[in-house]
Amino acid sequence: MAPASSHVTVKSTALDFRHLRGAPEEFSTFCFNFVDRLQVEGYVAVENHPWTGNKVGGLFEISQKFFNLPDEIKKHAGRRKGQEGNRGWAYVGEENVSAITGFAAGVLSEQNLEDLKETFDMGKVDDSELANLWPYQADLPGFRHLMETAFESGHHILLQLLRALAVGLGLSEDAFTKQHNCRHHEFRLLHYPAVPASALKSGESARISSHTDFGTMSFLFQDDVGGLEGESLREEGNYLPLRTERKDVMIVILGDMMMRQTNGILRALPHRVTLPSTASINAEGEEWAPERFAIAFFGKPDRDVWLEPMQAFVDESNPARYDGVAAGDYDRSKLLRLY
Ligand SMILES: O=C(O)CCC(=O)C(=O)O
Ligand SMILES: [Fe+2]
Repeated sequence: MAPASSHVTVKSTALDFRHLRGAPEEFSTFCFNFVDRLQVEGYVAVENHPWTGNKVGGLFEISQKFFNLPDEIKKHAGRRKGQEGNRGWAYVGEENVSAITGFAAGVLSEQNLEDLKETFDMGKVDDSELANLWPYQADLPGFRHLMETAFESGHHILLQLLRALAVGLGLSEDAFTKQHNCRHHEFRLLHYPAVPASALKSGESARISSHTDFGTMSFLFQDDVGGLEGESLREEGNYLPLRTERKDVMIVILGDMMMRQTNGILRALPHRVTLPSTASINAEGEEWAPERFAIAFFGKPDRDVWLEPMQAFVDESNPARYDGVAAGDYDRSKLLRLY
């Protein structure tokens, strides 16, 4: 299906979030470029969004403080055994993403790699199905407040980008936003400790193995260490670096639930974190990857939303490629493989 406003020129730099509130021409140019980049490159960089500058800076700062706490203290927020969702702190090696490599395509990988990362996940504040887990307030004052505030504003950023996506695809403005009322998203801090390069080359461990995100739309922030790569949509198996000039430039990618609803017109981007080019040789002559921090917001529809290819993307020559499934069931079935 042809995106709306196909006369607009595509720019190659980051898109300017302020255009979503700009004149109608700016708004439609943003929507067109947003869809075009996602279709052609599989990702799009966005700047001048509400987290620009201090907000992202503050999140990286508190993330560093959290992960620097001793494991004994982080354990207060440790994920619980049998927990059906991502909440709290997961230690290095607890969540292993190679278990879901190929999940969306229905071809699971045989590989069983240990992830050399630790994470902290939270969801909506009053989720009766899945409670958030926090360290003691005295151990990291302000952490919970900052995370909860960012989660709420992340929800609103997501809604604006989902609206732009719908408009860019020629759908009604609320086609996706109306599926995202309950805030069933996840907000994640990631820390990849410094490791010898040999660990990432051994075939036994990875920073994070190739995967697609589960939900509709994710946004990512990273420090300047590097190593994040996305699979080229033109050449299977060819991974290209996803770089940002500054920590507060947001990389937007799509997840499985958007791919299913658009009948594959928009693809969920396979991505991974590998040995960065910033790896260096230490005094003992060993190559080391420096520690890396990243932040991710995973937008997910309400758990009871029925996901199936939308009418606009299905016709005789493009039959539905995906069965219908409830968002919550899809999410759970993929998530349970991770731990
Ligand atoms: O560390 C990153 O930049 C990406 C993390 C990621 O892809 C994930 O947690 O799903
Ligand atoms: Fe991811």
